[in-house]
Amino acid sequence: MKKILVTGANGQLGSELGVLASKYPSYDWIFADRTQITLDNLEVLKLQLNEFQPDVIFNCGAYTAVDKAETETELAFTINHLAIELIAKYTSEKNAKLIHISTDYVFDGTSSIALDEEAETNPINVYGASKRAGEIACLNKNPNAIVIRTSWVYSKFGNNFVKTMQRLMQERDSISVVNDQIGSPTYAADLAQAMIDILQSPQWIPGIYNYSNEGEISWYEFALAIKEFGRYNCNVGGIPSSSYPTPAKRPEFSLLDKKKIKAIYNLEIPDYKESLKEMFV
Ligand SMILES: NC(=O)C1=CN([C@@H]2O[C@H](COP(=O)(O)OP(=O)(O)OC[C@H]3O[C@@H](n4cnc5c(N)ncnc54)[C@H](OP(=O)(O)O)[C@@H]3O)[C@@H](O)[C@H]2O)C=CC1
Ligand SMILES: Cc1cn([C@H]2C[C@H](O)[C@@H](COP(=O)(O)OP(=O)(O)O[C@H]3O[C@@H](C)C(=O)[C@@H](O)[C@H]3O)O2)c(=O)[nH]c1=O
Repeated sequence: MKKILVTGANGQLGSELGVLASKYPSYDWIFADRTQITLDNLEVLKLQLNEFQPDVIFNCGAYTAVDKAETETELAFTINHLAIELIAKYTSEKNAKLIHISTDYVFDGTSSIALDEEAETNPINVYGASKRAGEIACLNKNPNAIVIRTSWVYSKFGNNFVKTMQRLMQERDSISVVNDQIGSPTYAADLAQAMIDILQSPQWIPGIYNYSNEGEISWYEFALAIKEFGRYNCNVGGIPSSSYPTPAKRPEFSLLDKKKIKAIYNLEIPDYKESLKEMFV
């Protein structure tokens, strides 16, 4: 029985994999929280990997606090760069499969067309820089790894924009949301399924892949869709990013081009509204 180790098991993506795991009993699933796989202590991490001896690693653990990363730079880089470097080295030596997850925040946002896997990266915040360093280290140490770049992830589990909007729209009469950052949301359950589909596919072609739901929207339009499905009375206004200052800059445009993953792994990707509905059932 193949042993799949899921790091960051209590995060959004890790939790969605936990939901799907029961449908795939032919795998021995190990869901590791931060005490079982510790990404900020490389010595401990090495020992933990050797204990689990996985055949496959889904690396869902990450430092994801975009604004806090601006001041917790070292911690963000340890988790998002050095830990994945070690995991990639381990999987390469043991001939284990590795799917690592990266982000649209590796881009600077200056493109106006959907970004494919070859598009030039140029992170504009610490989180994005740490994730880009992680991508490079991952594929350097394990050229057989798969790296999936995704964007604007949400789920019923963990913290995310959808849940923040649901809360704010219940608490307040009006909210303002930036309308000049464009991308596409990703329902973590869809991404979790895509990871399993890739693992089960007859082919394993290493490298970078993009995955998000279909659609091209701003955070403001995303908030409007959340308002529509939640039937909230809150007034939602669109504002420029300059009116919503944050410690970390976000890219103005980070829409991912999904042609490669659809063609190679034959994936059907749901439209963002279709998946967003799942948050309201
Ligand atoms: N969230 C998003 O919008 C996006 C995420 N991504 C990427 O997708 C992947 C999955 O993200 P998502 O599920 O949303 O992230 P979450 O923040 O929901 O989960 C991250 C997980 O990592 C764990 N973790 C954090 N620090 C450590 C540590 N020091 N040691 C061990 N585990 C740790 C957390 O543990 P604990 O639960 O204990 O805190 C948590 O379970 C990540 O690689 C992320 O960079 C990409 C694009 C968008
Ligand atoms: C809560 C709120 C946010 N915003 C803005 C801030 C920001 O520009 C945008 C998104 O807000 P958040 O801070 O929730 O999202 P953010 O943490 O930037 O989300 C990112 O997380 C990392 C982990 C990723 O990898 C990215 O793909 C992306 O999903 O919405 C408003 O305009 N109004 C609001 O009331």
